[in-house]
Amino acid sequence: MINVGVLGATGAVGQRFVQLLADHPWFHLEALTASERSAGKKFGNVVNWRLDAPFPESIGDIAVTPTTVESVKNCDLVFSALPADIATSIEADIAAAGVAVCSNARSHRMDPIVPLVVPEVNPDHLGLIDVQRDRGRDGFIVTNPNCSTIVLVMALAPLRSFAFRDVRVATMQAISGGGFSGVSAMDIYDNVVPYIGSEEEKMETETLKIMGTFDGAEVQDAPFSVSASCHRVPVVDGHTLAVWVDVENPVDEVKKAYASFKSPFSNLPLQPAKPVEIFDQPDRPQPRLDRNRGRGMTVSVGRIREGLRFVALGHNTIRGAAGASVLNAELIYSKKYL
Ligand SMILES: NC(=O)C1=CN([C@@H]2O[C@H](COP(=O)(O)OP(=O)(O)OC[C@H]3O[C@@H](n4cnc5c(N)ncnc54)[C@H](OP(=O)(O)O)[C@@H]3O)[C@@H](O)[C@H]2O)C=CC1
Ligand SMILES: N[C@@H](CC(=O)OP(=O)(O)O)C(=O)O
Repeated sequence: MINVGVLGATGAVGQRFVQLLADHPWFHLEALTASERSAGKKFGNVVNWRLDAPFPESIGDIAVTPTTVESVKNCDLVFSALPADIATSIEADIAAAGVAVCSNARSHRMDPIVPLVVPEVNPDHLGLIDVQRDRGRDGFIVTNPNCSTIVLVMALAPLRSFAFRDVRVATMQAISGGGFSGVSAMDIYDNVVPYIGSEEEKMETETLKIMGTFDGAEVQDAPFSVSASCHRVPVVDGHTLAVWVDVENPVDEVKKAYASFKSPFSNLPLQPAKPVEIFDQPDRPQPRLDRNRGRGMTVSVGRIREGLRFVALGHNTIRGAAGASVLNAELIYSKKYL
């Protein structure tokens, strides 16, 4: 078993990590960290468990520690669910101390030597781990994308052979994306908020890095543009995207491309049977009905129309955050980087 820790274990994403790791076949939960407010208490006493899954009782007695290099010294790998302003330096310090870091935070995603990985889309970008090692890092940092970006990338990857140049996307994002204390009820009830700070910029840049080409030394951005408009809607979990792509091929051809899209792996514990699931019903996908497909790891695509226009949906704290990071760690382990 690989000893793992979760940084920011009490938060919205941290709890998802704990849920996914409690019974993991390869990873043993060794350390749970949070802020000084929570440190020193048993996880079961300090966490306000808010997931739609039972609390894993076997984890309840683990003592929460402060988020320091010392706290994770017995870990081979840590998962980071820290706020970005905290993550920047502590993730680098932990990697420098020889521990692998799989991070959800945006801090290092666009660093040219840090892989921004989605296993089904750009597993080869993990080669940047060797670049980090060549630069003297004992451990390494691997990141997963923003929660809306990953839904877009999973929906675009099957269309790669159509050589599109222009992607436009409008998002309808769940309130859990803002963290437990991120969006107030007064702001979101009976409302839509047409602004999520930096979200559009992240979708427009991260997508190009993930779908770019890696030559063994660096990643060249993909040769298309993304234009995004992001909106917060009163949904608890699940980000929905309306997408327009300049693909002129008939809808049947596009559906065939989706139907034949497979993961390049078959041995990763958290990978879904279908990375992308297609709907023909005119009113699907919907967040309440479809976000938990493939244990929250499947991206659903529907309303595929000429043009090309479609709707994509993914679970933002599972496929969009903790699940994405755990799947990256499984890939890293299976590729013997640990
Ligand atoms: N929610 C989502 O859908 C997504 C979130 N992310 C990213 O994941 C990260 C976590 O987000 P989320 O879980 O929503 O945030 P939350 O606010 O829900 O949780 C934050 C966590 O970090 C801890 N923390 C806060 N301040 C400090 C500090 N000064 N030192 C150490 N630990 C601290 C908190 O501990 P305590 O309980 O003690 O305060 C808590 O465990 C962010 O970077 C976010 O941008 C990425 C993709 C999707
Ligand atoms: N901004 C996203 C969640 C998030 O934290 O994204 P990022 O990890 O890119 O900062 C949302 O609100 O839905």
